[in-house]
Amino acid sequence: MIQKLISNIQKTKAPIVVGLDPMMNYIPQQVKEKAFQEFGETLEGAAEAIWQYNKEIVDCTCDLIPAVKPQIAMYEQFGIEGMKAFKKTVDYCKSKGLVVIGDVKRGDIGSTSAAYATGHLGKVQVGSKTYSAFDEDFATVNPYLGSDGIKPFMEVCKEEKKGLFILVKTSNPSSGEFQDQLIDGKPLYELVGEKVAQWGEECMGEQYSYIGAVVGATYPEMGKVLRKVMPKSYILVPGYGAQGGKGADLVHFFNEDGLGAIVNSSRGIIAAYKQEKYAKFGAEHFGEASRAAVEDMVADINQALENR
Ligand SMILES: O=C(O)c1cc(=O)[nH]c(=O)n1[C@@H]1O[C@H](COP(=O)(O)O)[C@@H](O)[C@H]1O
Repeated sequence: MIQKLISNIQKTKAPIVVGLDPMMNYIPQQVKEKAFQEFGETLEGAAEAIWQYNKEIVDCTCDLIPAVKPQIAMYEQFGIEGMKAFKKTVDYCKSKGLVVIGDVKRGDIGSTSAAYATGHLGKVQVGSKTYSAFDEDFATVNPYLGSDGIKPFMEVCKEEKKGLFILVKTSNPSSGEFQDQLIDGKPLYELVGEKVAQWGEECMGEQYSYIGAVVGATYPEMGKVLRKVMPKSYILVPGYGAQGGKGADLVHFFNEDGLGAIVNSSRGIIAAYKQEKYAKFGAEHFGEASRAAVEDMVADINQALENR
């Protein structure tokens, strides 16, 4: 899958991911009204609104982008119906040729991690049959439990040719509370980065490993250090746009080959129609506003890369 991600990035010339984080207050009124007319103001109605909203955004942007990142929390809050909308979104994006990064942030003791890995990336056995339950291409994983929480994910990735993005330095304001703590003079995020590089060596694709890392766009100096600590790992960089990250901050997340990083924006793309810059599209044409926001994001990042 890392090869498909790289080839999609090269084809689109767009090292970006559209984050499908469909919060209810981003979904235009007309989409919600239609869904509620059909299913009422129910969990089913909410799930239908999410699905229709995602579908329009994917239809309007899929030729410009290599990958999407549905954030499972936004679906899970609507229970089983929300999870059905998550799965429908995963399948639809894959049918459009997009790489799907399931933002599920899992990680537990070994046996539990194995079940998470099976559910999201692998195949589950039911009697004599096997099923791919959620079937994303990549998953985000939390390394706090250590190697035995990560290894089951790696095993499934090796079997299924899938991949991981392991949290190394997150974009949020309090990420330093634990992640920046010094251990023998080194910050914890750097030790985790070294571990990701080691795990990555075991899981090499052609140029890059299929074990990647998450490093927030909001910490560009740390990104520069971590790029060197994990030279063969792809870095998923969230925090562009709504959290303040800009193209110029991100150049050091990339390797000299122009590869090695993929920048996520969720609200900045899917709720673009609410920004003044894209207001001319109106809520009716929210998908076209998202398309314009994708074009601007790609231009911003590529320009920064050309000028470095
Ligand atoms: O793993 C992630 O994707 C992630 C890690 C991180 O450090 N920071 C971060 O914002 N994210 C996710 O990236 C998305 C960011 O959304 P926006 O701020 O709307 O672009 C959300 O789905 C977050 O859960």
